[in-house]
Amino acid sequence: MLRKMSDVSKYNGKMNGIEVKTPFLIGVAGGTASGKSTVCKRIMEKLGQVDMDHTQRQVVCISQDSFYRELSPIEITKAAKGQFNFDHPGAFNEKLMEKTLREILAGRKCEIPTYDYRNHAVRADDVVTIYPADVVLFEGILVFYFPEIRDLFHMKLFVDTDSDTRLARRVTRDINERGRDLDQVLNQYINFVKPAFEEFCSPTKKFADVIIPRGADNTVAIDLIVQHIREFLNNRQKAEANNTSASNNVTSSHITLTRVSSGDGHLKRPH
Ligand SMILES: Nc1ncnc2c1ncn2[C@@H]1O[C@H](COP(=O)(O)OP(=O)(O)O)[C@@H](O)[C@H]1O
Ligand SMILES: Nc1ccn([C@@H]2O[C@H](COP(=O)(O)O)[C@@H](O)[C@H]2O)c(=O)n1
Repeated sequence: MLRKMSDVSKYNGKMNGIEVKTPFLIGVAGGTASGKSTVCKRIMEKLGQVDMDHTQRQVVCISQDSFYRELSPIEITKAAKGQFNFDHPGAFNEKLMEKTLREILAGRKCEIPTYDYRNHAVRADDVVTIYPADVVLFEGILVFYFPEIRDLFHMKLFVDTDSDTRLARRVTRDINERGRDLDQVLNQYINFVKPAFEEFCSPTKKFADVIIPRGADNTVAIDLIVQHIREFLNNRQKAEANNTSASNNVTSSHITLTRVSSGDGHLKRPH
């Protein structure tokens, strides 16, 4: 559901007497190599959120791939031969994914695992800290598949890129970045990736608020989404300024309350 941007009060609340702001949670789904990460990167760039200390960021991006579940020894052997289905919903740790998103929505700092594609392994010892932010992008092939998770999003985007283009990009990426060979990539694609896309991912397009044809090439769609996010951030900033002047109290124990524009359209936190 796309919520009205002017009603930022929906995203604020109190927990243990502390003012907590719910982030605007955006789900970004789409087939493999459709450009989900690239679209998120463009959104972050346009909002001036890339070269920024992670504790100061207003917008953060999380990948569903961090929530692949640990494999049994037999499954690891299968995965090494390209015979494990990483595109099936059962490949993910759904409970951890939901728990993490709920923590994020509650305005809490949380830690997420990193994922090692070369060894098909969750790196529980190498976690990334996600600090409270105003906007959180959560991208992955099946982010709209699980109803409990799908219902958490305030806005849902589906990156819709032609399947030939996706396969071509996937071959190059998996060979160059994920330690695969051509036969393995093509076998995995034909046996698992393509059928699972048709069965589990593509049907979730109907849940999207915005479909982005051609992914990151679609600058018009990306600009509209960025404009929508800016409106949310500006309304929140205004609401905070009103509260601040009413209570004459500018302190917060978790995130800075007031933000200013840097003048170039990018938002930054005040010192
Ligand atoms: N619009 C584009 N033009 C050319 N290459 C692209 C474009 N979008 C993505 N790519 C490349 O395709 C590959 C997959 O893109 P990525 O954004 O990681 O997709 P996803 O997150 O959906 O798997 C990456 O190597 C990326 O650099
Ligand atoms: N060990 C793994 C884990 C995942 N995959 C593939 O990654 C794809 C999802 O990531 P995208 O960035 O492409 O959205 C998915 O299609 C899995 O097949 C893998 O190959 N190995």
